[in-house]
Order: sequence, then C-alpha cells, then structure tokens
Amino acid sequence: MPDSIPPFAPLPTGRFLLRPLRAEDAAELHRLVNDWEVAKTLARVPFPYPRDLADEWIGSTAERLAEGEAYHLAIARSEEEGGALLGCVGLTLDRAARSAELGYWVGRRHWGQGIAPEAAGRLARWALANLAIDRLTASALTDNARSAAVLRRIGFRPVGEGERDFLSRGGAMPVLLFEAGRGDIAPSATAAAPAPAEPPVEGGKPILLVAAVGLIDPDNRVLLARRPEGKPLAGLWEFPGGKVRPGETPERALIRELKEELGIDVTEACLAPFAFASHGYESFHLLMPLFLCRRWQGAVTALEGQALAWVRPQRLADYAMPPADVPLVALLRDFL
Ligand SMILES: Nc1nc2c([nH]c(=O)n2[C@@H]2O[C@H](COP(=O)(O)OP(=O)(O)OP(=O)(O)O)[C@@H](O)[C@H]2O)c(=O)[nH]1
Repeated sequence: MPDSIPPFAPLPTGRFLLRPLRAEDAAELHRLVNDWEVAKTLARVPFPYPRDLADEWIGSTAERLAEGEAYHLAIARSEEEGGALLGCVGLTLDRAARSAELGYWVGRRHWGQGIAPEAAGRLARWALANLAIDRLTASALTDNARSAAVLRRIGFRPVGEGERDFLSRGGAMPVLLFEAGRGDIAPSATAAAPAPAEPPVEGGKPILLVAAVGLIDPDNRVLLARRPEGKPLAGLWEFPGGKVRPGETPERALIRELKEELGIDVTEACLAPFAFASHGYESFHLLMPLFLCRRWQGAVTALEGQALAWVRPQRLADYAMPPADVPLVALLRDFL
C-alpha cells in the first residue's frame, strides 16, 4: 500500500483506553516505571529513571506519532473512571520491512488484571488492520515467563532466541523472539475462527461461495476496499463483495452487498463475468467469481467504515491482498 499516515484516534479496548501520552501523565508514568520490577523487563528504560526523562519521553512520543514512525500510547482508565494511567503499550515501525515491534509494560500496582494482553492485543489488531505492515515482532527476556505468556495469548509465535541491550541491566541480555502475522492474531478478543457457510464435506473442506466485483471508473481505476479490524485477514485490500447466501445467485449477492457496503445501485446487466478464484484457505475452500462493472447509480461511499482506494491497474501490486486474489490481479492488469 502506498505510504500514508492514518490519523490516530484513541482505541477503546473494552475496559481501558489506549490514547496518546500527554504532559500531565509524566508524574504518574515516572512513579510506575521507576520501579525495578518493571524497569528490569524493559530494554530502553534506565534504572533509576530520572523524573525529567518522563517529560522528554512523552514529548518525543507525540512527534513520532505525528510522523507515523511509532505509536507509544498510554493504557488508561476511561475518562468517566478518572482516566488513571496504568501502563504503556507501543509500536515502532520498520517501513522497509513492513513490520512493527510491539512493547508494553503495566505498573506493578495494576498487575493481575489481564491489562497487558487486552491492551497489547488491541493495538496488535489495530496495527495489522490500519498500518502498511504485514508482521509484528516482539521480544521478552528469557526469564520473563509472564511477558512470553502475554505474547502467546495474543497469538504471537516464538521464532527463536537472541540478545538485546538492556539499559536497566547495563548490557546485553538473552531474549526470546516472537512474531505474528494476520493469520496469527485473533480478529477480536473473543472471536473464534470464521464459521464457513457450508457444512464440511467428507474428507475435505467446505466450499465458501463469495461474489466479488472489480468496479472500474472512467479513468480505468479499480476500486479496492480494506478489510476492517475485527474481520479475518483485516488490513488486506480486496475486491468489494461478500458471501453468497443460500438461494441467492452470485449476481443478486453482489447487488445486495454493493448497496450495503458502498451505497450504490447496480443492475445485473452491468455485471460482466470476468474470472474466478479457487483457493484453499486453512478451514475452507474459497470459490469466488469476479465480475467487472463500469456502470452504477449513486456515489461510492464507505458505509461500513472501510478504507477505499481507486487504484490504477499498474499499482494494484502495491496493495497487500488475500492470496486468493493474486492470480486475479495479474489477469485484471493484463486486461485493463
Ligand atoms: N469480498 C471479497 N472477499 C474475498 C476476496 N478475496 C478473498 O480471499 N476473500 C475472502 O472471501 C470471504 C468473504 O467473506 P465476506 O467478506 O462476505 O465475509 P466476512 O468473512 O468478511 O464476514 P461477514 O460474514 O461478516 O461479512 C472472506 O473469507 C475473504 O477473506 C476479495 O477480493 N473480495
């Protein structure tokens, strides 16, 4: 996806709020992090932690957030509950690698409430759905079983061991390295795997029938929609469309989906069959006819909060799409 810095709005996690750090947080941040039990687990935190470093650090997080380089956020109670600072959670981007490193800490007096997995899990899901990344990385000291358990709970996989310099420990320390991609992080805190529409076939996977469309504007650009946070494969770009319901034709399903998702009216006569995808996902086999459409009524509007992009055929490869779409993109580029 082309570089763009999405505006950041505070993220509710359920019980807490992830919001930018502010100058007034400095005193409490200092109180919570200037604690050996917390500082000893963090690579970039000195111990003792000087009070004025809290002001400096908070100032730098605002700049890096505005640049889209790093998202270091307060884990706080909601404003109605007093807004108390409980800890921090952060992401540092590596644009070239299309990855971001996740880190977090929670003040000792707030341990034991499941704050870290709730906050870090929320930020991980948001990042994969909204930033130009495909992967998250994280590390935990080899002797920090609590932190490794948090990462596993969110969906991170251990990928090896390494060493990192720890300011608080005065040198290099052994760490466990973790990674997570879109398939690893559950779409929401409570979500199970997506339920396929059809019952399993003996010895095989259920077939999921999805109708999709390449909407093409007068400039020959194709509309892609970004799968929003909370859905499987969130953050990938796809052709608008959706599951075909029992008794529906693919054309009727598309007409319904385009009205619901984009607010446009399309007639069957304007849907030209173009190609199809047949792709084995882990728990289902996707069969997806792709139609092309150049005529519709109404203005294309993101009615479900999804990001939309009109993309020139030569630029389609810049957008990360589900694996099933890769052959379709090649065909479409040649055709247009
Ligand atoms: N619409 C669409 N779906 C695609 C594309 N490529 C692809 O693999 N799919 C897959 O096809 C399925 C589409 O389902 P969907 O969008 O209607 O449904 P969903 O799982 O998002 O949930 P929903 O039932 O709440 O709408 C998803 O598993 C999606 O990953 C594509 O280009 N367009």
